[in-house]
Amino acid sequence: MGVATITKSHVLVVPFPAQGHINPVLAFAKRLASEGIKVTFIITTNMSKSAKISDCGSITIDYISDGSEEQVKEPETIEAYHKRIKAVFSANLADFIQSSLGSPAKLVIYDSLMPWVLDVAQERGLLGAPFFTLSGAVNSISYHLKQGSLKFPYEDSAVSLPALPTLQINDLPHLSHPFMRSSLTALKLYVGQFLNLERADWIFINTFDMLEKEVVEWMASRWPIKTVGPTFLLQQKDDKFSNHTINLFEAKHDSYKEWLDSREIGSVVYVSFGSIASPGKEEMEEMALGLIKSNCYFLWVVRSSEMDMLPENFNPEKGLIVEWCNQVEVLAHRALACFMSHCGWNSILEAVSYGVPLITMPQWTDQTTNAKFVEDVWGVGVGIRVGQNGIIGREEIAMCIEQVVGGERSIELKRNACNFKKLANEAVEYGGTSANNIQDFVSKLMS
Ligand SMILES: O=c1ccn([C@@H]2O[C@H](COP(=O)(O)OP(=O)(O)O[C@H]3O[C@H](CO)[C@@H](O)[C@H](O)[C@H]3O)[C@@H](O)[C@H]2O)c(=O)[nH]1
Repeated sequence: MGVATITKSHVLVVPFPAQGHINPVLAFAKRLASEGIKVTFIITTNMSKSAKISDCGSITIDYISDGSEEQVKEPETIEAYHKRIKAVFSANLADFIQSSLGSPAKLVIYDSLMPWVLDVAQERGLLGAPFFTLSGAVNSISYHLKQGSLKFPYEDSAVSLPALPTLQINDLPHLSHPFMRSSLTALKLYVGQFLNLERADWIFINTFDMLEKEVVEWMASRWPIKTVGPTFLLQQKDDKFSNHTINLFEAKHDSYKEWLDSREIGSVVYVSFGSIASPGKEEMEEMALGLIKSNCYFLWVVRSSEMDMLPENFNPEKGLIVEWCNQVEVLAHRALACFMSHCGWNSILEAVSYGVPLITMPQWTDQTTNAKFVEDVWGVGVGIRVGQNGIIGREEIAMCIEQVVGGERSIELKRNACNFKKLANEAVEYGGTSANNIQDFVSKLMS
């Protein structure tokens, strides 16, 4: 029987409604709940219709409309979407706070992409703390963009910023992508995170000190930041693989688990591009052919919206295609050899935390910078180079797989990845940097 804890403080947690943003803050919220804090996790009513919600422990899930229900059918630009949620969601959040007088919240933890939540909270006498889902390095670059110490469009071929390695233009966040329509939309989102940061009571970052030591120290000398990652590891002791329990996508079946179980140790290439990015049709075809050419077993997540981009009648002998899976569980599997990834920050943290080397194939925004760190700073992966036609070719894909799986660099990459696995686990264990930061925050909040 567990020891009863006394609820002393009520915290509202407001994630940005996307899988890569919900996962890390949900894991953090679960940890706070296990420390005796009452946590209300707020998602949009629209999301509640499609999300599969399971086992959120002692967290209360509540719903607020972001106006999507009234939204006309035409697809909305990202910019228009952000404008709408700012207007509608913030008004509804204000009402929600007002109506929770029976159990008033003390603090709102919100995704840093929605800085206006801080205003809603503080105008009602609550404390506010942004949660950054991106790496310390990318956050720091965003700050320099805001300050003007880094100009956009990027002007120089290489930039030197405090506490960061020299970055070539291609290593900086890639802000133009068809999904965003205009690079200014991404720029505004990145810069916006810093516009009211000096008023935040705490600042949480999903990273750990030993992964990003210098930039974390640089940031900590300016703001009250607390590194609390990798948050998905925080729950692993009692709750092994049920971290992601608000799922906007569904693993249709579990047969990939048996498929993995029947593979040899270190023999499978796992391929996933997260929840948003989609390589184009030509790239998907090259990937399919490159994977076959590598002659390795592979498990490839192809979301239903991307299925028609696979070559016709693609039915590889050594490959398994799934629409979604429990990625954390896959990365932890002994059969894994490496992870071919778009380099979303959660995927990077999850891979290094399991000592899985990476093959990087960044698509946009922070992913280009994450790939640079994976390849050149942490030495835990190799990058697939784009061919002269602007497309990643099958030969290059097969060659990268060969390098990481049994090739010359494979031992060094695995050794480095295993070193970060140890450091990531130490960070969240009792006495580790992230665990201490959480303890310190909890005791201040409760006092
Ligand atoms: O089959 C799958 C595929 C993914 N995941 C999970 O989905 C999340 C994906 O997150 P991430 O790797 O960060 O990718 P995105 O979904 O693309 O994340 C968005 O949000 C991230 C955090 O802000 C950014 O770093 C990315 O660039 C941005 O695209 C991870 O927790 C995965 O474990 C699954 O559970 N099953």
